[in-house]
Amino acid sequence: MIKLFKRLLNFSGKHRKDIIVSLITSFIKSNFEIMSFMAVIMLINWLLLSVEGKKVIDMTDVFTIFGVMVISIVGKIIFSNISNQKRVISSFKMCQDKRLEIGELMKRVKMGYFNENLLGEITATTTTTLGDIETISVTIFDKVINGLVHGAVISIWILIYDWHIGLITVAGIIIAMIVYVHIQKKSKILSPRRQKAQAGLVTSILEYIQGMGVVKAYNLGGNSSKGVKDAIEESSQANIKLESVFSSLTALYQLAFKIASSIIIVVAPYLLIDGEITIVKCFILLISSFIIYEQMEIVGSVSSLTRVIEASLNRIDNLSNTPIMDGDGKDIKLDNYHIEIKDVSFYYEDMEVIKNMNIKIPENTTTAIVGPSGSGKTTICRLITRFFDVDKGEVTVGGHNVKDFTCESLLNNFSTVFQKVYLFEDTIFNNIRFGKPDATLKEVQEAAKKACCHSFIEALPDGYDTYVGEGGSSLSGGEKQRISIARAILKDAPIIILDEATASVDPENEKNLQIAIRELTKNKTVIMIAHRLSTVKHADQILVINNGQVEQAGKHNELISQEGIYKRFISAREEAIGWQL
Ligand SMILES: Nc1ncnc2c1ncn2[C@@H]1O[C@H](COP(=O)(O)OP(=O)(O)OP(=O)(O)O)[C@@H](O)[C@H]1O
Repeated sequence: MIKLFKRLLNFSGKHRKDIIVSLITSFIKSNFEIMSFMAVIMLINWLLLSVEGKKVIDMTDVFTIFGVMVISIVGKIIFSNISNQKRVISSFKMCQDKRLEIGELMKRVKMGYFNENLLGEITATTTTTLGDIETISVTIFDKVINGLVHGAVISIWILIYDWHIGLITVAGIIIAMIVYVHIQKKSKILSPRRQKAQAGLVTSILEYIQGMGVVKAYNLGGNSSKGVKDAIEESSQANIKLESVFSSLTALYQLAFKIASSIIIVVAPYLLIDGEITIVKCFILLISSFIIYEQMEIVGSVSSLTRVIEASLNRIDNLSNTPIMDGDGKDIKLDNYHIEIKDVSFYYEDMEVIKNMNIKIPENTTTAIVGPSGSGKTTICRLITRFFDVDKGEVTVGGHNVKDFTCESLLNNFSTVFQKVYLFEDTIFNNIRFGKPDATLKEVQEAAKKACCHSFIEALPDGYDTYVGEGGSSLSGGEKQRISIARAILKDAPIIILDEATASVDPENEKNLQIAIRELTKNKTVIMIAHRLSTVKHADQILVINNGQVEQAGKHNELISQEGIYKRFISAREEAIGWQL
């Protein structure tokens, strides 16, 4: 428990102080609560003494009791308020910091990680798992620490007050503690299962929604939802198992206290009859028997949740400890933009996709990469931008190995326009400004004009403030593509990568796109996965990739005059199926 508390404090980072203040003020609040209990006992004591004729209750006594009650209530309200505020602020702030930290981390892990680890796992950890920490962690520790401290204090007090009853109280606590340890052990097994089931549920629902288009097109309603149904079933089973085990164990835990309280109710009058205790003591002990375990009973009812916190922290640690690519990276400023791929081999898992490849891309030139589908064209671009690390050889940009850069300082040199454009669920203005976060409206509009999208944006009801749906679903393919080019123009990076940027666009959009691309690539080092003869023809060098190797390299005129794959392709391109030209 102490170890777990330390972990939570470490997790809370700079909000640790607020958590400690919240717990201390909550403890003070409970002591104010006990004060009113003490005042009632004091009153009963005086009443009994007055019945026996040993004390006369006067106004001073009444005001004393009243004063104690008022202090108790005011103190409780003040400290409860401070504690709640500190708890809420620290819980939400620490989880907010963690989410941002994980977001930053994800930018620096290798892309392969997102293949190996399901998207749902990351989503569940940053939403539900961190949500658990946010809502229950500090409250649980508050209740457990308060309950245990009160249990110890009250046991000592009763032992001093009357050792017979003290022993019964302690025996009740010991039995309950044995059950408590058992609850903790069970929880250690069941909590991770529940969280795993939750992550599985998020994964299947995400997959189901993302694949909805295919489901509808092929009318696969029944089959496709099987995965979701299984995940819902597993999640519900995991929750039912957890709850059923804990409700019976918690009942057992509380039973120990109830039995101990009942024994006190029997033993106190017996001691009175035996002359061992006075009637005042007997009354006080009878009243105490109903409230001494109150705080400790709460400890039991929330104890299973401490393991939920532990399992949540483990999950978050797993995600936070994902190895980053650029731990030793430096902030490198380049004085040239030559790119070189030297003796590079690369595998996706066991499949060798790039085989001992050598490429030189001089700065301020245009390189077109062509080749059959699956030959490795996109992978070459991914290795240059270090989305993945090579398995053999090295990739250099401006004479520096890409592994020597921080991810940020490397990617500052690149603007990539993907075939599949992703726009964020935000305004068009912010989507373009993503390329340069401090850009003004004027700069954004200039970039949009160059990318041939200014006029269609202006025609939208809210112009640049128009919201686009997640992934840009409310715009056509060509419109999204031009917005992404405006974004790249605004970034103004020295190296441009165009990954089949105009592959899926109609002729009307094609013309505008070509103008936009011409603007984007002016005076830049350009690498394009090309699919149009018109663009390939003018490239400074064409690399023909086949089966992970450079089969031919040169200008269009050179390659067309050689016997080889390029010439064969050009002459037969009408029939060529699967070629990206
Ligand atoms: N993330 C990945 N994990 C595993 N295999 C992959 C991954 N990405 C690509 N591949 C495989 O690597 C090979 C090369 O893929 P790549 O995308 O580089 O080819 P490409 O020439 O760009 O193809 P296309 O023209 O169809 O886009 C293919 O066989 C592909 O199936």
